[in-house]
Amino acid sequence: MAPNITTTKAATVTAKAPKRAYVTFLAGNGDYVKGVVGLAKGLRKVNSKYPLVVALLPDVPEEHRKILVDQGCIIREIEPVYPPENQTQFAMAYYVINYSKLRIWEFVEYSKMIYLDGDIQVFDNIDHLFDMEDGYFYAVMDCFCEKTWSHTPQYKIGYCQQCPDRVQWPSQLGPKPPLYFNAGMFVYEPSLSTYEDLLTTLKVTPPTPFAEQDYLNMYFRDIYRPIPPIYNLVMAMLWRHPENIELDKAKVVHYCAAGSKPWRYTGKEDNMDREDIKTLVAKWWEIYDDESLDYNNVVASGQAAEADEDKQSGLQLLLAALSKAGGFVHRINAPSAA
Ligand SMILES: O=c1ccn([C@@H]2O[C@H](COP(=O)(O)OP(=O)(O)O)[C@@H](O)[C@H]2O)c(=O)[nH]1
Ligand SMILES: OC[C@H]1O[C@H](O[C@@H]2[C@@H](O)[C@H](O)[C@@H](O)[C@H](O)[C@@H]2O)[C@H](O)[C@@H](O)[C@H]1O
Ligand SMILES: [Mn+2]
Repeated sequence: MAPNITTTKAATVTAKAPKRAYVTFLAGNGDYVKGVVGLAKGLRKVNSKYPLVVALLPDVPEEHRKILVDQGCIIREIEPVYPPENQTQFAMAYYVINYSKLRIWEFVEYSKMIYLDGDIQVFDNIDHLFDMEDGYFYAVMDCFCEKTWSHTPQYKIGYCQQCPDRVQWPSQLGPKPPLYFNAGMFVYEPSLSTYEDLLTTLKVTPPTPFAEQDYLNMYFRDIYRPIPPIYNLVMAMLWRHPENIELDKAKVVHYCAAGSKPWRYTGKEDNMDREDIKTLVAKWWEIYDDESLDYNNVVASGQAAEADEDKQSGLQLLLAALSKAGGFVHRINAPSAA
């Protein structure tokens, strides 16, 4: 008895392409919105394929939200996340709101996201970072040499992971600190289980001076993979570890040093009168002020180009049809020979 073989049409399952996006965080009604506008325009200038999602707290005013939507951003309101009550001194008092960044793990409509602080600018396309191996947390190593680290043992003995041989880590202080990343830029995979666990674990984790940055370093320690400093040039590296960076190769610049936020730059704080800082601030303003990078102008010029293309192709079609009708075009153009 021949086996009853039924052939079924192979179901053509079109796997949905995994969605990817850049994401940033915005809180308050202050001037960080300028940072996010600059970031949106910078990503557009380098032709990023992916949109920019803005996770914003309820205190971001309607007017700022409209500015961001008009710049092509996808805005997502999030609830604040606060660490457990504690008397800790944050390196900067406002860091307490930065725990709210943890909400971006809930954006599971995206398979992979690149988080960028609002005080970051992207000067070269970094879309290729989305293709790095899944299952890891990618970020650039931070530097411990600024005063903001004066509360730590590594600062006190002059140890920095950027130059581990300059001052050896003394064994009496126990094991060397694990590699530590700057949380102003990272590549991660949203996941509800990770999101729930992040929030649950936070409830029993005493806050520390670098707030969510410390927390993320502790939480992702086993899957953290360092990526080169060209993907997050932490400003202090310019004067603390110039040997570790090549400024002209920096694809991402992080205006995190005190006084370096371009939209409030005065040049008065320590190191802010450096020529390289002035150049980086000017580069940021060049993008921010470039109206051709405004979303509405880009769309309009794209539509104009499309319309132009349509007009051209419409004309070509008409001419082709007419010429097929037997030189009619010729007769139109040339007075009758007869
Ligand atoms: O008033 C604020 C403070 C911070 N942020 C957001 O939180 C991020 C982290 O803060 P910041 O960059 O000032 O920290 P730094 O990198 O300078 O330590 C910022 O980039 C913004 O995206 C904000 O939107 N409003
Ligand atoms: O809430 C803590 C913040 O900690 C980090 O900023 C610091 C850190 O980089 C220090 O190493 C520098 O010395 C300092 O200037 C800088 O502000 C992140 O950039 C920011 O996104 C956020 O996580
Ligand atoms: Mn920052």
